[in-house]
Amino acid sequence: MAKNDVKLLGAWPSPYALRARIALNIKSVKYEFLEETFAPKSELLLKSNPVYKKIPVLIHGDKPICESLVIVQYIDEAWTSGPSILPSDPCDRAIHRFWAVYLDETWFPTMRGLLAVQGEERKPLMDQLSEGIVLLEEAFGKCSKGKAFFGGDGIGYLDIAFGCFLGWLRVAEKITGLKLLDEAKTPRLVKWAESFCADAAVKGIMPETDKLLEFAKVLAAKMRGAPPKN
Ligand SMILES: N[C@@H](CCC(=O)N[C@@H](CS)C(=O)NCC(=O)O)C(=O)O
Repeated sequence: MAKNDVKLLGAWPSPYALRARIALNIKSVKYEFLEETFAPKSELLLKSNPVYKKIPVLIHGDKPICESLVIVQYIDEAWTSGPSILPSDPCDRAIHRFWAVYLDETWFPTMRGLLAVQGEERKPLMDQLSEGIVLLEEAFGKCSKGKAFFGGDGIGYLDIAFGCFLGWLRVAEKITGLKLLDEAKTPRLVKWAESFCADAAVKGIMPETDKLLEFAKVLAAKMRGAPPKN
């Protein structure tokens, strides 16, 4: 298999697969997207990610790379001719990585938790998510230094790590009728989200909110062991 043969094993609703797709687009790398259906998990997935058996997996030539944030860093290092994704300054890099870990270990798991509960039980989770967004608004002020993105003039590592969740954030807002990004509390992130979704590397691959909402309803019903409900 040729070294420039690039495949991405992913799934359309996956925010993690979206990270890899955005990074590949930033670097203008052509790749084949292989949709994993998980029913059952494909041989290719089991062989490529035997530890976690999860998507995304980037297959570069015959080498599988697993874990979305590792994949984004790999793409940045393997295709140096395109714009840099990680900041050049070690301290800025550390800050981007810090927030990416916060998003994956704290913020998004809370959002996933929304699907497992109903009604009033969702409010405290939305409050926690909202507090996290306010922290990210402050972080944006420090990282962006007045520019459009966490990464400055262009989409960087933290933009990808956070921006991949925007579809799911909209779904959470629709499900609960509560706002997470709003002009009053998070004006800079409202603008950032618009710029992010309009960027050439993102436009066209961000899942539609309504389609994601239907998917979320089925997933939520499965998590609660009940038939899907509006
Ligand atoms: N930490 C992983 C998370 C990947 C992940 O959770 N992938 C989900 C789809 S969004 C998956 O493959 N789930 C299948 C499973 O859990 O068996 C990453 O960043 O790549």
